[in-house]
Amino acid sequence: MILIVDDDIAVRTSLSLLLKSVGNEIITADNAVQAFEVVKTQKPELVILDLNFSIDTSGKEGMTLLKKIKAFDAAIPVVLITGWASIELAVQGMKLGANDFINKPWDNNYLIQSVETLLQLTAKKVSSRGRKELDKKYSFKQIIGEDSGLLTILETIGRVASTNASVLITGESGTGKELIAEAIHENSSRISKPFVKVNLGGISSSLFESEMFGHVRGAFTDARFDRTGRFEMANKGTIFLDEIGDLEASSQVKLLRVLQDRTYEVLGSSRTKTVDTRVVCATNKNLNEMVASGLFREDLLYRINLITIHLPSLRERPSDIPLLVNFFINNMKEIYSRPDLSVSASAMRWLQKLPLPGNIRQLKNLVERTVLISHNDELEIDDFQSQLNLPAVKNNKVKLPGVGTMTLDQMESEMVKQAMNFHKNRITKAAASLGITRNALYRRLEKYQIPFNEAED
Ligand SMILES: Nc1ncnc2c1ncn2[C@@H]1O[C@H](COP(=O)(O)OP(=O)(O)OP(=O)(O)O)[C@@H](O)[C@H]1O
Repeated sequence: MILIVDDDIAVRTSLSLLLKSVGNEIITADNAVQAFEVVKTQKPELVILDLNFSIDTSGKEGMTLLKKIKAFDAAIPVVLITGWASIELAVQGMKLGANDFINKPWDNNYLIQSVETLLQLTAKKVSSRGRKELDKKYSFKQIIGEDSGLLTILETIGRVASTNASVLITGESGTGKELIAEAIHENSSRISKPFVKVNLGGISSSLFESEMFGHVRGAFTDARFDRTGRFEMANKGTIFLDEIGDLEASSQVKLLRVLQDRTYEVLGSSRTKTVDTRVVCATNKNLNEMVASGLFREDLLYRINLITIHLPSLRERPSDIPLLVNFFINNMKEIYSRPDLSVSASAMRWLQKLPLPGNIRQLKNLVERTVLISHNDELEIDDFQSQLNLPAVKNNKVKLPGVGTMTLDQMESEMVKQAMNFHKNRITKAAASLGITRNALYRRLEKYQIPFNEAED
């Protein structure tokens, strides 16, 4: 049962009709006292609360009711309805524990999706579904693992994939965030439409609009052709915004607007376009800390994190290491026609104890390199050890230019150029040799205006 709290009978009626039409039982209240009574006596599964529901439009009364509901039972999801332009009020409400907010006039589909997602998430959890059961229901083919933390995550994405809820995936580099984002798309009804990945860390604020929203010919000096933006490419499908924690402040505002209104303008054109895209974001940064230090907009965070999924590091799930290693080995058996490949039991135990800060990506690279280099069919500790990148040994003999002859920026720029030349412009390899991420390399290439071609990677 859903409780709708609003003093406006027109709002109560239309919300009731809408939510009844998709099979919900509804109860309504037109004041805070009555609403809290319903919460205590009837325990609704969800509350929709209009923050400006009293004559006092400061939202105070609504906020007090929200606090009371959350203090009574923090597990009851609350969706706030706020007047247009009262985003600050909504953010305040989210801090007090509200689960989502919707602006008036609301979009019916968005409202239904939000309510359904929250109901799905709070529905009684089927106690620890096994991997086999999950595989019968959903498609997680490429995702290997049976760790209980991972299974809970798979269960959550299975449940919410069919909704349009925004999902924020956090976790260290190489933990499988992109794979999870793809799985959300593959288990949704958008599967036959595009999955568009955008690396936000690689897009400078000056290019943000043209990259995301597209431009028409002549929009700026270099715009010789029309360009389709990523949001348009992802229309009806899913857009995966990777490295969202790297987005500069001015781009954060522009992204917030499109996520909020679902509309944008192509650069150089005055026509407003509407977008229907599921938004999935990922980052290895701590966005809450970034919000606290003013580096990430709080209102944007609340727009992207209706559901947050935190992927465990590989060291938190060592029991999955043998499964992953065998999965990688099996793939390689086929690719390299080496059907007898295997890993000795002692090597497997050794792999389980490796620190692996690069997580699954590092494990995968290590296994692949070892298979390529070793001629043994049964891989031993020594085979792996020789391929493990040992921490760089301190070399005191590095010849540095004399003090005052070069700035740090010049040195960095020279080193980046050298790495790009050496690796024939292959970004991944050049970044790895410099010990930085691809995005960090992209930023430096732009900063020092070093030409590169993404297609060559
Ligand atoms: N559970 C898994 N099963 C099998 N392969 C996995 C799993 N998780 C990750 N991988 C593989 O590990 C590699 C890294 O995964 P992915 O790119 O999804 O990580 P990420 O968290 O997005 O990394 P980054 O933050 O650096 O972008 C990929 O090759 C992916 O296929």
